[in-house]
Amino acid sequence: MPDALDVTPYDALLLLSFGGPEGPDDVVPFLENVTRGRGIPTERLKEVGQHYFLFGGVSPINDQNRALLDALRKDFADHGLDLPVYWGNRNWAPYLADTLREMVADGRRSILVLATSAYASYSGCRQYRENLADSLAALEAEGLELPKIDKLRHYFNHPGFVEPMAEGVLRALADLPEDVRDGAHLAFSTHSIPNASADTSGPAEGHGDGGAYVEQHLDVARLIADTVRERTGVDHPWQLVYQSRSGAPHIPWLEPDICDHLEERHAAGAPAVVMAPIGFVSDHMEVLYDLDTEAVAKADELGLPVRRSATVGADPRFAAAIRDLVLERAAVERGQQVTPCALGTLGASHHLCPVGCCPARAPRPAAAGADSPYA
Ligand SMILES: CC1=C(CCC(=O)O)c2cc3nc(cc4[nH]c(cc5[nH]c(cc1n2)c(C)c5CCC(=O)O)c(CCC(=O)O)c4C)C(CCC(=O)O)=C3C
Ligand SMILES: [Fe+2]
Repeated sequence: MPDALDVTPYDALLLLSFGGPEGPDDVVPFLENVTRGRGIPTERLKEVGQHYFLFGGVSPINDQNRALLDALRKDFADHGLDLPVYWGNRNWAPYLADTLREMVADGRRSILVLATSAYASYSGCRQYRENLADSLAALEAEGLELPKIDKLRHYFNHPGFVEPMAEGVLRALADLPEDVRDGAHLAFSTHSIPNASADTSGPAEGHGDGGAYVEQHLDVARLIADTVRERTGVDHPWQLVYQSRSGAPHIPWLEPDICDHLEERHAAGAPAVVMAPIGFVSDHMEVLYDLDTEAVAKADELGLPVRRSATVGADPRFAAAIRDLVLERAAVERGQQVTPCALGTLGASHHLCPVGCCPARAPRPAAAGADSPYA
């Protein structure tokens, strides 16, 4: 009989995140790390630096990852799952390469990666895989024996991700004044990305018209809107909108921007809006500044009541979902039949990114995919 807690062939889980500054002196070096070779206008960088300085130069993302680590360790321990959990970031300490070095020193040979990004896109998936390849190259240059690295499938449609967000939207609605509640519009918000990278997101056969990125977000938005209708009996109008655009103005990015959307909804007579940041795993700077500061200021100026719903953060249901995904993937790697858990219309996403998935403009080695130069 298969052991329900068998994580073979894996011997560790690596929480891989974006990273963020932890004080004023970290802000500029952090932004330099993020934007190295990415051609982001200096004006935008100065502006984004100000967002961080407004919060004392501290991004909440690192503490949110510490809380997620605790939640994962607690969930694993409570369920008898014996799998150590490590943490590394792409753009700030603890740096990914340092964590991998530590994992190798601890004798970890087969590592499963959980990225704090739930959807397909270059920025949300392949760039994480490129950073894994960069770190493996650094370890290889040091003569270290390289561990095998796999990445968990996209979890946007796992009930442990969707259900806490749906509940968050219900709470945000309940928090609105009663006279505007039933008429409230739902604005599901995610990070804007260039149209060109949206169109090529996901496996090559699905490229075009926003690709997997938009399709996956629409599926989650629909699921949450359906749950809200089932639980309240009210059919709230909804739309997928975007935030945190950077890049040069002449390059098209996904629209509408949340602030333009608030203006447009207000003009169209919407009595209130709930902003649901379904594109993000925790309340990091994109949420605290772009929604809670900037979009709320816009809404106040319009006299439009708004509420922002919660991200999953360290919700125990999200930690349980990760346990489910780890056990699922381990079984798949052992060649066992599994029924992957997924809501919505798209089904569970691939375990291994195929060649051509979320391509970069300038091709670079990426680990943990079919085109990985590493085993
Ligand atoms: C899809 C996506 C996610 C969601 C998936 C995921 O979570 O990975 C995400 C998350 C995040 N983005 C973050 C921060 C930044 N992103 C930037 C720039 C960019 N993001 C992009 C996309 C995404 N970004 C893109 C297309 C760019 C343009 C340049 C480039 O292609 O690189 C810049 C540079 C300045 C600017 O342009 O804003 C910063 C500082 C933080 C940390 C927040 C904190 O500190 O709390 C987090 C979680
Ligand atoms: Fe970003």
